[in-house]
Order: sequence, then structure tokens, then C-alpha cells
Amino acid sequence: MTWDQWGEIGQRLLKTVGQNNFTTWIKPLTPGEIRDGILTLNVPTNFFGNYVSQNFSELILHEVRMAEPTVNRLNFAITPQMAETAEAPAPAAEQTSAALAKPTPAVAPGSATLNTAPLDSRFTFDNFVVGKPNELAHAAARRVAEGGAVTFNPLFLYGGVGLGKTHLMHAIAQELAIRKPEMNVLYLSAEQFMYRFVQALRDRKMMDFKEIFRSVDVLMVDDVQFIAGKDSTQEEFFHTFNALVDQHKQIIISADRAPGEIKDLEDRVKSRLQCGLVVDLHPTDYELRLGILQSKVEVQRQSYPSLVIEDGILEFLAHRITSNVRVLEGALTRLFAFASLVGREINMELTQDCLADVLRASERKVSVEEIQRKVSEHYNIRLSDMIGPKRLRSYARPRQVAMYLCKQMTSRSLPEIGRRFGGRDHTTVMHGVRRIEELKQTDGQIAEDLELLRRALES
Ligand SMILES: Nc1ncnc2c1ncn2[C@@H]1O[C@H](COP(=O)(O)OP(=O)(O)OP(=O)(O)O)[C@@H](O)[C@H]1O
Repeated sequence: MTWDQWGEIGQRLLKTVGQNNFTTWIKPLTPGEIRDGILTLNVPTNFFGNYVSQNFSELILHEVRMAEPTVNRLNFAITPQMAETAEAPAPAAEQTSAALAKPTPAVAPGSATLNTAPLDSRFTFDNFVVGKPNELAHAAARRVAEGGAVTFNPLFLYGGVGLGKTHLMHAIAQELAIRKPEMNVLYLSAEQFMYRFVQALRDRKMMDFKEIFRSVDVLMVDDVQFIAGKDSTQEEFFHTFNALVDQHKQIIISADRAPGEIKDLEDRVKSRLQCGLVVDLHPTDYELRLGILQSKVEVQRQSYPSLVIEDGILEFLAHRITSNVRVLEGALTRLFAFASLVGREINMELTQDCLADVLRASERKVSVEEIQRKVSEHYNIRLSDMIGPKRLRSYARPRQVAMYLCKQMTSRSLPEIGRRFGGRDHTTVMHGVRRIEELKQTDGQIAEDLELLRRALES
């Protein structure tokens, strides 16, 4: 590709992506060779390549093909020395707004081709809804995304399925790209780490492997539990980890559980993972789920601007779908698509129709034991007193409340419930349930207790 061609491509891209994007993301690119229809573009860092590939590759390819129709794919290759050029002012002759770096003949020898995980442009801090269950993880993620001096190493984020670990990891990487574009940020899953390691072993390129991983400024490894039980990968991970910590480079790790609870992970790896800041993403609560739904509705509205959603629907979903954010998001997407297909507004009837399976699957299975424990805690009495024979009102009333909740929230029969309450007869349970039903109408305190307990048991 000639310099003139590349310059013209730049002029056209500038018009499409705007001056800021152009200066930050397009100008530092230099084209390398074209081989078998693939044009190599040199980029200063892994992260840079990922970002451009994710956000601009289609546009670039389109413009490149106008000049060179033989090109049908782009390949991004790191040339580490470009890190300085990316920040350096353009030479005088190139100081037009669309100045692009001069083409270099080919990829620098020894440079690595990028095949790390692409980043999801939707997973940013702006799109992350913060609530009590995730506020600490969010604050820690924000701190490392500032790219300042390393204060805790590693940052270890853990939590159950679909609670936002990957979202936060991507948000950190994207924020760092904006704040510290010169930093070499490497984000990949533990599975990809293993894959690269095995490939390097097979191709006898361990030196290259070590060089790549030990020259990053920030290493982010998602789902680290994957390497449990994989001894050589753990070993290599351990050495990479130590080398980076020694150089005060930031490491960010995510997993589905705390380091100490990952089975088949060597103790020395566990203890390394524990030595920084370990924060967990707790299961969502009602308020966070509602906040997330409200923010996702705004996104859906862009695709379905005329759809009407009745009051109370989001509250209903936040109340009923408690499993994880991914399911919540999926339910909302399905609801909007369905309503737009049938051309109706989103009301309760349509919601229950469309999401019947999700709502059924999300029905929280509460056990008799859980109810007994929560109720005794709530009334501050001992569990044994609630189940035992004492007839004092201060024990009998909580007992009846617990029986009532067992009837309402589990599929247990009256005789079964009686058995779990110290072998009482089913008529005693029936009497207790009826009594609470009456009191619920007349006694505000009981009604409030029931509401609180139900919420606590459902969350
Ligand atoms: N607090 C939040 N605000 C907005 N979206 C969220 C939030 N938490 C999770 N999500 C969304 O939920 C989905 C699942 O999140 P993510 O993939 O980050 O979960 P995860 O914890 O990495 O799960 P897994 O263990 O399955 O990898 C994503 O679409 C993400 O954007």
C-alpha cells in the first residue's frame, strides 16, 4: 500500500469517525504488508489493537477496499516501539488533520499477533449500575482504572454467575485505554491464557510467550478458576504473576469464588491471589435489579421508541427474577421484541405470557428450615424455642407466622409442615395459618413483619 493511498484512506476515515477518534485511534496505525488478502496494521499495544478491531475495523476495511479491493481482512500486530510514536507529535510534513503515520514495510520481527479477547463496547463504567451488592467491587475497579500507582495487587473480583465480573473487567480496560493509551493492557480469559501457553510450548516459542506476558503494564485474567487442576498452566501463571508483581505492574483477576475456595488450585497460587484486595460481587438485591432494569429499558427504547410499558412491570420483574443480571436482561429483551411483534403495549398479562418459563424457573425455592431460621432471627427467639413445645405467646405467635410462610412459600403439605414443627398435628398448623391470615388484616405490625420476612426470604 502506498503512502498516498494510506493518506487518502485517512482523509475519508477522519470524516466518518470525527477528529477525536481519528487522532486517538486511527492516526497511530501504520499499514504493513498485504498477504493473501490480509492487510496487517501495526498497533502500539495489545489493548489498542483490540479497541480498534472492535470499534473501527469494519470502517477501516471498507475504506481500504476502496483503494485496494484485493484486501478482505485486517490483522492487527503489535510493534511495541510504536508506543512512543503514538504519543509523539506528528512530523511537520504530516501535520494535516488527517495525517497518518508512514507505512512501514512489515510487522516488526518478533512482534506478536493479537488474538486476545475482544472487548465489549457496551461494558463500560457508564453502563454499570451501582448498588449496595456491588459498590465495593465497583469502587475498587474504578480505582485501578485510574492507572495510578499500584496500591493493591492483585485486585481479585469474584461472584456468582452473571453478576458483572466480566463487565467490570472490560470497563477497566476501556477506561485505561482512554486515560492511559500508552499503557500495554492485556485482557484475556484464563482459558485463553492456557491456550496460548500450550501453543507456545508446542511451537517452542516459550521465550516469546514470556516476553509478551512479562512486558504488559496491566494483566487482566478473567475466570481464573479455569486453570484449577491444570498443573503446568498454574505453574506458568504463578511465574508470570510474580514477575509482574515484582515490577509493580497491576494484575486484575476474576473468578466465580474466593481464592481460598477454588479447588485444585495450588496453595502458593491461592496465597498469591489473596495478597491484594479481594472483593466480591454479592447477589443482587431488589433495588439494584430495578436500577438495572430501568437503565436497560432506556437502551431498549432506542430500538423500540414507540413501545409503551405499563407502570409496575419493572418492579414486578425485579421482584420475581432474582437469579442473575443476565437472565434479567434476557427477559427484558425478549419482552420488548415480543411486544413489538404483536404490536401491543407491555402490560402485566403480556409479561406473564411472554415470560412464563423464566418466571417459573426463577421461583425462589425457600425451605422450611430457612423460614424457621429467618423468623426466629426476626423475633429474636431461639430456633429450638420456636419449634419446641413452649406455649407462651412470645413463641407461639412467631411459630404461627413461620407456619403461615411455609404454607405460602413452599409446596409442603400441612402434615409435613406440622412434622417440621416438632411433630405437631396438621390441624394445629391449619389453625396457625388461619390465625395469621386474620391478623394480617387487622394488625399492622404483623402485616409489616410478614412483608419484611417475605422480602428477606425472596432476595
Ligand atoms: N451492575 C450492572 N449494571 C449493568 N449491567 C450489568 C450489571 N451487572 C451485570 N450486568 C450485565 O449482566 C450481564 C452479565 O454480566 P457479566 O458477563 O459481567 O457477568 P459475570 O459475572 O462475568 O458472569 P460469568 O460468571 O457467567 O462470566 C452483562 O450483560 C452485563 O452487562
